[in-house]
Amino acid sequence: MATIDRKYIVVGGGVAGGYAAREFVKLGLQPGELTIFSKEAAAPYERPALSKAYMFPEAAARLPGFHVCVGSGGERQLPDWYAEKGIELKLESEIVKADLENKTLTTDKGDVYSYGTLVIATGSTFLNLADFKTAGADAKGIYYLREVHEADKLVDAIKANKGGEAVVVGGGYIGLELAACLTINKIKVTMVFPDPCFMPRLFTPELASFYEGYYENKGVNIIKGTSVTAFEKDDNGHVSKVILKDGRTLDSTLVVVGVGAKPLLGPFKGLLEEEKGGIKVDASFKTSDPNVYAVGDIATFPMKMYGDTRRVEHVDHARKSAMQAVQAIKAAEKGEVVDEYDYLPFFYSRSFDLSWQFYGDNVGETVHWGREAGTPDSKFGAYWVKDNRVMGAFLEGGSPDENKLIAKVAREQPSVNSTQDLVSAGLGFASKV
Ligand SMILES: Cc1cc2nc3c(=O)[nH]c(=O)nc-3n(C[C@H](O)[C@H](O)[C@H](O)COP(=O)(O)OP(=O)(O)OC[C@H]3O[C@@H](n4cnc5c(N)ncnc54)[C@H](O)[C@@H]3O)c2cc1C
Ligand SMILES: NC(=O)c1ccc[n+]([C@@H]2O[C@H](COP(=O)([O-])OP(=O)(O)OC[C@H]3O[C@@H](n4cnc5c(N)ncnc54)[C@H](O)[C@@H]3O)[C@@H](O)[C@H]2O)c1
Ligand SMILES: O=C1O[C@H]([C@@H](O)CO)C(O)=C1O
Repeated sequence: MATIDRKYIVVGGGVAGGYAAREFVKLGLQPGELTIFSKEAAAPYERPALSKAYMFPEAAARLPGFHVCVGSGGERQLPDWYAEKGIELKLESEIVKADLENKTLTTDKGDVYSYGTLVIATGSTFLNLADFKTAGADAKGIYYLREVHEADKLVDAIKANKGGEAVVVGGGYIGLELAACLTINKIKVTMVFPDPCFMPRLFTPELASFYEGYYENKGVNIIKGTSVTAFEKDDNGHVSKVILKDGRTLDSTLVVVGVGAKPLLGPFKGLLEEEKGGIKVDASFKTSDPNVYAVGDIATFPMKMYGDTRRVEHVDHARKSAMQAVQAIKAAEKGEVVDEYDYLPFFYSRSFDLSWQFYGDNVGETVHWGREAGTPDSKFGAYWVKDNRVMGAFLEGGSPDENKLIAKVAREQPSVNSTQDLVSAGLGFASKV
């Protein structure tokens, strides 16, 4: 079969793939120059919606409502948008083989494409409980969430279990967001996770205690410090019981799992320099092969602000890294270079009536300000202070302008004389930076 030649190929039609397409168009793209491959059936969309508004009992978000780039206030790129721009968007098309020496890619249908420049944007995939050797992990009724087809299956399961019970395994982003979604769908939730508190990679015990109290008030039962060792199945192979390491057994026919993600290197595994589980890139997202870039969740990139390298599994970085890589590709064609990627980490979540944002680095001593945990009607937050400089800032319930203030703090890392000043000034400290 003849090889199909393309100037640019993007593998992965998720968040980074969609934002890369927009940046190529913005910087000048001729019809026929770009092909995007996605193993998903839907054109690139804003993945964060899947564990939030997609699960709502009423006025739920549905495609085509949240195709990129609406999540950052941009134009909504429907499949026609790609066609109009002369971009070939190959959906349900997985790249299964890569030959970087000959610059060719092979699809699951056996088509062979060659590229001038390749952008890898294959994202992450969820860890499966089978990876943790949990017995019975293959039972029916156990759900994971990454892509919209999985979200649709979960929506059906939620409808079938209205008024019933569910077990949520994991106390990270997915666990917290989906426990809330199940609860607002009138399903009684028990959360199980091995950590001592919610989201320990970011939350301090003080922050976690507010969110745990809030969830418990909504009727969520939280079981910490243990994990699932096995699932029991009924005669149809459907989950019926969840067995915990501490000996407890929970009856449940619906289980939702969010126990972390891993970068999806797929056919690129072992072909490029790797670091921290991802594909190693420079400050313009170029890999160890000068014709290949990697962006989004799979890229391990230099974090200029902190002088180390990181892999970030969040949407803001997926968008910005894609834009940076395309700018670098276009600049290189003119013999120019772009400024180094200078990323300020930004994480956020929303559940129930809660909404928090975090910017910067959660290192050093944490200083909490605002109302005592459990009083629901005023703002609160935290600053992370290291070597007398504020490195990170967290805010619950901030307005857009207030969130900008804490972002500025994390970017500028102002010095502080006493952490006590931060406690009393609270958000007022940020407004003076
Ligand atoms: C349910 C959910 C909610 C989230 N909510 C938030 C949030 O609120 N805030 C936040 O900051 N982050 C959130 N994230 C994380 C964020 O969505 C990711 O960091 C972001 O999507 C990463 O973008 P990406 O393009 O690297 O990967 P993805 O968006 O995952 O896209 C990768 C795409 O590549 C495709 N692909 C993979 N391999 C191949 C192959 N070999 N051939 C063809 N196609 C391939 C995949 O099918 C997928 O379509 C959430 C993630 C999930 C799963
Ligand atoms: N708001 C957001 O930014 C957001 C929302 C949803 C998903 N995501 C992304 O999606 C991906 C998956 O999210 P996630 O919540 O699964 O990952 P996560 O890393 O946030 O949380 C995983 C949780 O599972 C727990 N865990 C680990 N092993 C376990 C086990 N055997 N049994 C029970 N619990 C166990 C961990 O302690 C942790 O609390 C991540 O990349 C995440 O960044 C982000
Ligand atoms: O960044 C995001 O994009 C989606 C949604 O805004 C798209 O409509 C969502 O829920 C986010 O948090």
